[in-house]
Amino acid sequence: MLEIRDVKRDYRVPQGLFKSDKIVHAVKGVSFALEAGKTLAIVGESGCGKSTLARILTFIDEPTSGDIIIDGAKVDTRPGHLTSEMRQKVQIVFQNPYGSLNPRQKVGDVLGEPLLINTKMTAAERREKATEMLVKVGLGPEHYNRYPHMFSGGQRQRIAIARALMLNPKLLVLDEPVSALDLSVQAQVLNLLTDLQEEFGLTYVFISHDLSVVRHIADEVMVMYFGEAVEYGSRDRVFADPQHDYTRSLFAATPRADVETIRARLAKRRSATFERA
Ligand SMILES: Nc1ncnc2c1ncn2[C@@H]1O[C@H](COP(=O)(O)OP(=O)(O)OP(=O)(O)O)[C@@H](O)[C@H]1O
Repeated sequence: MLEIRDVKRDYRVPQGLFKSDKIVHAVKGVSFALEAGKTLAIVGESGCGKSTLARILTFIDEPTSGDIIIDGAKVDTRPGHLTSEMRQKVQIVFQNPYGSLNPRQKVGDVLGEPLLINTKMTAAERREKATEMLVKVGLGPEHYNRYPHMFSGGQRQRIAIARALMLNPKLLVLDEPVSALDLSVQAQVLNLLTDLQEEFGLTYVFISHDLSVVRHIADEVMVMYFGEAVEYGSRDRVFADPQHDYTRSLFAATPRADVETIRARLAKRRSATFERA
């Protein structure tokens, strides 16, 4: 579904009047291929180039060089050349649901806006689709007329996810989507993402610095270090047999925060509820 080949991104940083600009090599030739319906987790510490890659994959930023291939077609990322069809196929969810939702817009308008801009749907059709999507992300029709500040962090992230899904994308880039949430809320949002992936056949690129989250959500893992992919392989292989010293040190330095246990507990509680019902 998605392939990137030797993607690089350099930034020119001015150093002052009499000094030449500094070039920051934020991403230094990264390649991967991802099948539809699968999740690639990109891991690495702050400044390794994860967010730059997320911006490139969602066409917010252009690569300095390299190719992005979606559904077999090479994407023309030059300004003005990107088709709206291609833009709709890829959506992003950011870490901070407070910052990514307009506080003056009611939830119904937040969800309806992508449809208003990109489709010919009537107001009634937009409302119906937005209400449907609220239910899919575990909220309800009664939330349609509320403002973002009236929700908890986890609920706000659900709204951001709902908005990202309004145009039926194929690929979601999730940039630290649960990092700002409490552990138990993290687990709920991760469960939601897993359910939505199954229901809509979504492909995920999941950016995270948290290995306990990655262990649960990923099919494949890429570890980035100073702009390079130093490790790339199936989750089981990377966790069982890390090849690069940096990956080994990353694993050694990570406390075993237990999203894992909380997720299992929630899944158990959920199946008990179903059984009772
Ligand atoms: N617009 C920009 N101009 C100049 N340098 C930039 C720009 N954006 C990113 N960088 C630099 O590129 C490198 C990678 O940054 P990036 O934000 O992709 O890292 P990251 O791994 O996502 O970190 P974090 O998790 O802290 O967001 C950093 O050295 C950063 O300072």
